[in-house]
Amino acid sequence: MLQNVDLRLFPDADRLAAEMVAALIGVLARRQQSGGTASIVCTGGSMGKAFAARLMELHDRNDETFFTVDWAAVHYWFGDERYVPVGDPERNDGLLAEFFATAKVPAENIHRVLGPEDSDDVTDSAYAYAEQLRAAYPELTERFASERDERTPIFDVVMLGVGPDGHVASLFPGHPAAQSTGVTVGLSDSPKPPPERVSLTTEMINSAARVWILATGAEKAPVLAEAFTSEASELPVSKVYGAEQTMWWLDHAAAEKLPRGEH
Ligand SMILES: O=C(O)[C@H](O)[C@@H](O)[C@H](O)[C@H](O)COP(=O)(O)O
Repeated sequence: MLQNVDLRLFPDADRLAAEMVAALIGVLARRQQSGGTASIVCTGGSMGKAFAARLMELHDRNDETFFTVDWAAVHYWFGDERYVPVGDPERNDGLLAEFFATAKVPAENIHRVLGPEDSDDVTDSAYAYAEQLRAAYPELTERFASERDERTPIFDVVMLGVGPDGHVASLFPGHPAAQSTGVTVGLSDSPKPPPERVSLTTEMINSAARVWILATGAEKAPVLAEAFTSEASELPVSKVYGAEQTMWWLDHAAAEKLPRGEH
């Protein structure tokens, strides 16, 4: 059984995205009000899309709470990226393109993974992303040698979608990348297309203050139940947690196989 996971359940993806963004706004606003630099890790997939859509909706309707965050001052990282050129519709960072332009986020706050046009290969791109992270967080160089409890969290929130096989970011069950240590990993044989990808490692994800797992749909229910109930689970989704909070945001369909009492 996964320990210390907070579970939030919603009737559908729209409701889930709305509540998740409301919670994110609270975290980021508090961080900025206390004089800190807010940083988040964004996901691809359907939840990345729902996240971007909700941000645009709040912006367009002039939502009061939305403007409690200085979105242009937030730093945006990506849990994984497909190794295709920037601007390709397959890219995860493209999901937020409209939002970045609307919120006037400066390019230096959008921490993109280099595409093939700017790197030799996927390994080179993964290395460059790790360098970008180390430049932003010099403590990363020492970090993985120290005790977890002594560490200051790196990201405020990491958002992660989940695949029906239990993958998060581009860490797939049984794939060596899922066991990778250090900051980032490059893959050239991802089971989910496109095959070339760059991902944060489990260890890097787990350096966040909060890890938020986002999943909707019945096809995710079996792996979520396995991750939630089995101590022996090797699924990547069961290996990620935040230093301060691990929150699973699910719709009822994704939660339908969790033990009774949880939903
Ligand atoms: O590059 C990607 O595709 C993702 O970052 C990936 O990890 C995604 O979040 C999951 O596969 C869930 O995707 P869905 O929500 O679309 O099922």
